[in-house]
Amino acid sequence: MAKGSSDILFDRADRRSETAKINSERAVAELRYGRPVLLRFETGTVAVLALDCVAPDDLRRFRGSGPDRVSLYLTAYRARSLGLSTLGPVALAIGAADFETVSRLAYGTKAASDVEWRPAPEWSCLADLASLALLLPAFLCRQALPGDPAFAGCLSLGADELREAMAHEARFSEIARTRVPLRDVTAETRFVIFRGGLAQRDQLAIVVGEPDVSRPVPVRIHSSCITGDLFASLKCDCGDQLREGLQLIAQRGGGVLLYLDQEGRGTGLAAKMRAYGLQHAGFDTIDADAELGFEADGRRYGAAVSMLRALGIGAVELLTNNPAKIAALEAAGIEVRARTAVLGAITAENRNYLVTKTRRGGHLLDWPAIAANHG
Ligand SMILES: Nc1nc2c(ncn2[C@@H]2O[C@H](COP(=O)(O)OP(=O)(O)OP(=O)(O)O)[C@@H](O)[C@H]2O)c(=O)[nH]1
Ligand SMILES: [Zn+2]
Repeated sequence: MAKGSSDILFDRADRRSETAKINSERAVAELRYGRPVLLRFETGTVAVLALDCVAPDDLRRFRGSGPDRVSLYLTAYRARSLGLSTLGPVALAIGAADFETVSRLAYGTKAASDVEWRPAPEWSCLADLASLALLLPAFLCRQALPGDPAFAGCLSLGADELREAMAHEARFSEIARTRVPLRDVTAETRFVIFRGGLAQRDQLAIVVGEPDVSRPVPVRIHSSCITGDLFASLKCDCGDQLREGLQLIAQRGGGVLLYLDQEGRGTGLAAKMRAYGLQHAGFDTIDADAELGFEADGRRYGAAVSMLRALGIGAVELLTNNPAKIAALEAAGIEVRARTAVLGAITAENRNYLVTKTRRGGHLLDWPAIAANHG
């Protein structure tokens, strides 16, 4: 049969942003399997490995015959928690250090800050990749030459491609809608599932009653918290806020609760549990995250905006204590006409968490109202 353009069933050449997304997702998968990814910058190519996903043997292979070529790259947040004066990310030539030493330098609470850290380039794509992959943002890096045989089978991703993928990440469309009766909500509730974004995670909107979209719609944007929402953990106020949020929406005659797949303020369940470990050792919720390399709150709300738009909602009464959520919606053109506090409950175990959110996170917690609400 003659070869012609009609033979091509999947021509992606003209779908740049889709290709960028697919490549970015492939890079996430490679990193999670402990394999190197070749990151292309304007200044050259760097092979990177996510430390969170590698074993001692992977480090040995990555070093190859040139132990001096491998550096450990850490974020500015980790650098600051190490007490380094630099405000940017840092790197360290790891030489022949063993895997345990490298891990301790990356995450340890008593990691030596007297080793020779140097300022590193602002490769924000590394923090972005870690965030998409739900991995701790610590990377092993090694310069790679074009066609380097050591990395012949590795995926190559342009930093610009990842940037483009992130810019287009928040396009969600409805894929399923069905009634799910809830024990504590008398109004009819429908679960609407949206698909899109990077890493293709499905997101949930719970539509309560028949919201009137010609007026500001009561909306709660709730980040998932398996420990609090599902198991009633005493360490946070999430479960109470989830249930109160739904009830408030029902009392107002209808609205929407967006249940975002953003465990641990977007860092993922594994990182959140490691942060809890650090909290048991005395760190507060923000410092524990910084110790692992995370900023105070890196959540993105593009998915929420996209879902609200798809539901025909342009103005909301937002049920939250978190000003960042208000700012994110307004920046995206969704009007926040009013804010209503969601009180939750104070427990001996979550008091420090709530104090830190108020003092350091800028949350608008109404302490007397919470105390009055829950006795
Ligand atoms: N990293 C980290 N995440 C936590 C911790 N405690 C709770 N979380 C997460 O924090 C998020 C809380 O989300 P939300 O319920 O939306 O709360 P919020 O940002 O305080 O905003 P509002 O409740 O709307 O005022 C969830 O993703 C939890 O899993 C913690 O100590 N560390
Ligand atoms: Zn919680």
